[in-house]
Amino acid sequence: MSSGGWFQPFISPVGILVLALIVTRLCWIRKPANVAPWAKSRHYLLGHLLAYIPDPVKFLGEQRRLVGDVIRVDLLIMKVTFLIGADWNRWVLAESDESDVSLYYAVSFFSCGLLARGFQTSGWIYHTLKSIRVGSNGPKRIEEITREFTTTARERFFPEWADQSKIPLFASCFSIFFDSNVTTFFGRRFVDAHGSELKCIFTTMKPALMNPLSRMVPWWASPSGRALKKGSRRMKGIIEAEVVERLRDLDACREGKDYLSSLIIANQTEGYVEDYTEHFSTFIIIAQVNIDATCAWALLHLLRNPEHLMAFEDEVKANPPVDGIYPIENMPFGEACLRETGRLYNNSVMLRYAQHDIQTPSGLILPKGWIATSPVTVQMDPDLYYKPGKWNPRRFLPSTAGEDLHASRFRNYEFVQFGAGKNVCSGIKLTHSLLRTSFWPALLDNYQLEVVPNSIVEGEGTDGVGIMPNHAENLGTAFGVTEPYVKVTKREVPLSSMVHVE
Ligand code: HEM
Repeated sequence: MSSGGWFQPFISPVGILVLALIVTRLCWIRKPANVAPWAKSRHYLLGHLLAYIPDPVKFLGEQRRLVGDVIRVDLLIMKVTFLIGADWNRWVLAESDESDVSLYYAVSFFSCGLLARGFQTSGWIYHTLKSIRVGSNGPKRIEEITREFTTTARERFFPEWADQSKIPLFASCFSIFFDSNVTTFFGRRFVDAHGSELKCIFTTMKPALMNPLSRMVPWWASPSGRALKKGSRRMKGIIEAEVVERLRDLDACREGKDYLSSLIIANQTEGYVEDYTEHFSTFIIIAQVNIDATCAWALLHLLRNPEHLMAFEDEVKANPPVDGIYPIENMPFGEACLRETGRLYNNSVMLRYAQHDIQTPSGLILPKGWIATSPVTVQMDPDLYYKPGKWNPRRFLPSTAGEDLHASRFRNYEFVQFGAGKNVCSGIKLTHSLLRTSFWPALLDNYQLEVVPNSIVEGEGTDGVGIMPNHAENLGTAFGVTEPYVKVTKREVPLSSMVHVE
């Protein structure tokens, strides 16, 4: 007969860990009355992780009904206070102060301090955000970037895609926008020399950034932490070498059109080498993590929905391109497709860090730590959007009475595809230009696309599009859990060259 007491099972490393978990959980449960409430869960030890990870939007929508608009969610190593609703979007994105509810601290902490340090250097963040707006977002620069993108897409990417029996949709959109972003930042010569390596680095860093292990233990103690460290070091090495070389040849920078050249000419100082390097290694990631998946989801929904595809094609037929660029001021349907895709996919979570306990205007206490809004959960609210689970771009077309749903939704923080307030996206105009004046119409005008049937699962995903979004690896906008494949066939006659019969 065993002589051990009731505590015997706890005298082992695993037992001690379980005991520690139970004790910490008991401490969380005892909360003062006005602290934000926890989400409901049946998994005592695993918190809300199992329900949250596969579909955060569904989980948060359900918890909102059960608990209310403010919900604390226990993701084991991250306890996050979610603030759900249009008014909370406004408070977090526009009204709260960076010193209380910080985006830059959140980004830096989330990336284990390996990225976004440039955003924390005093004064540099405001300097760089202004640079981004001037250097890659002014109207003239956007036009130049779009022209270069259009040429590369038409002469290289599209024909390559048509040469293959089928292409992976998300990976292909990733490749073309990565090429475009890196060309925008550093020019074509740099992309030809380093583009492939940077692409591989980025592809290994993305899941490593999302892996919770990277933050649970020091970077050297987990494979994902080591992958992050190795990737960011190599990425910064490549960028730093380029910065140093450019600083040695200011005349070439004056001739150059890319963003690095313009930044160097505007500042002309060697003291910024480290700042430039930090800035670009962060910017490459920020510029990439939404546009490629947005592009792919919209295409997939169009291809799966003949009625909307026909409306898109009709708009292209009626608006032939001028020098390869489509006149988007006459193309509201394309705009509505961008918005509707954003409503369903962009920003399931926007993260911040509360630097101390915060008392909200209603007296509720938000404990120090992670805070998040979930714009997609708000954008799936049936009180705001009719049949919210349907991908229906028409909801964003101006009504016959001229009412613009998007404008009023944006004003009221009910639709924040590109964020809002002080950290609103710096790439809005560029995104509209690349996707709407160039990529989507140029591809569908000149090529016929078909989804390869066995690469999707009938009925799965949002509005039965055939693929679930992969929220577990969702940095920015999620890719699919698997790749949908598409067959690309060149049209004999572009849509926009067909005689338009009224
Ligand atoms: C579909 C495409 C895109 C979407 C949906 C999108 C969305 C967003 C959102 C929601 C934010 C705010 C994040 C937050 O407040 O937590 C943001 C910030 C930002 N975006 Fe985008 N973005 C897109 C494309 C781009 C592109 C192409 C660029 C590059 C030019 C870019 C550059 C930035 C920058 C620099 C910020 C940080 C602004 C700041 O901190 O003040 N974005 N984006």
